[in-house]
Amino acid sequence: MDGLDDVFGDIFSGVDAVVLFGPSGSYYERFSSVDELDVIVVGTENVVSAETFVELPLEFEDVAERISFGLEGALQQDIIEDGDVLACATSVFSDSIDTVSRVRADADSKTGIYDLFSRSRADPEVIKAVLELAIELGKKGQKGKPVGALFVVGDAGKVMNKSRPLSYNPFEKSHVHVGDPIVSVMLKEFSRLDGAFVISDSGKIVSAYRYLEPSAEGVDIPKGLGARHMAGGAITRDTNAIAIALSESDGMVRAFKGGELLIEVDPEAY
Ligand SMILES: Nc1ncnc2c1ncn2[C@@H]1O[C@H](COP(=O)(O)OP(=O)(O)OP(=O)(O)O)[C@@H](O)[C@H]1O
Ligand SMILES: [Mn+2]
Repeated sequence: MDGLDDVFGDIFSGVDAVVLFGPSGSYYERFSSVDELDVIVVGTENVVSAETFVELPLEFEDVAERISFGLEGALQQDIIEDGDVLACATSVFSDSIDTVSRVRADADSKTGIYDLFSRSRADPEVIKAVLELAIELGKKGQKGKPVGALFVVGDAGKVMNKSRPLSYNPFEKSHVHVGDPIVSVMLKEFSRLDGAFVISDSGKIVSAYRYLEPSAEGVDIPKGLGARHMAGGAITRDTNAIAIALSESDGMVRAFKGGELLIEVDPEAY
């Protein structure tokens, strides 16, 4: 099998570190005894008590997403550097590690998604569900026409204090959660109407039709975006919420946090 080592050896020759995604304890042990090898563990929990650990807020099904996200987190925590070459080992077909990818860390390909998920008040699952709803809404529109929408996620009490109702709140007495199957239908229906949706840290839809009145001071969002995006951006500076906006005019989904635009995705690309 010498021949195979020669060929596949290229995958891990000269790597700066090995990144193990969700390894078992014994698997991790085998790596930590290799001389002068930097080992980074990535996972939702540090079950192997790794010295160097990057937390994933979600179990990403898509392997490329899982790896990109893990490396973005490692870059963020200064565990790796731009240009580092990593051997990323993860499971694809089984519960144990069965695949190795050679990946170069690229600080420019930073999506901002790590900040959005990992350091927010709201549950990462809730943020993911709302992001997916906005993308789905952007793809399909309402009866073929483009629709706009604004979702404010987390810190709902404070968000309610900094906003007022534009109309009766259809969620007033309900206990609807963003994960419920009925939600995507309801939100599509209500997104034709004005204002923002307010969602709690745990994903309860607190209100629709909220007119946000945050102070826009110190908000730095790109010129050319209108009132919906300004209000969405500004509320995330005034509170610990994040905001996800679907633009009716250019069809893009944008996420804001701390008064800044973090990510911009084209629903058509998904
Ligand atoms: N302060 C606000 N709070 C909640 N919703 C708002 C606020 N301001 C505007 N909106 C909503 O955004 C809609 C679109 O407004 P506007 O065109 O100014 O925003 P925009 O940022 O250009 O968004 P789009 O890209 O979708 O056009 C309004 O009809 C209203 O429903
Ligand atoms: Mn507009």
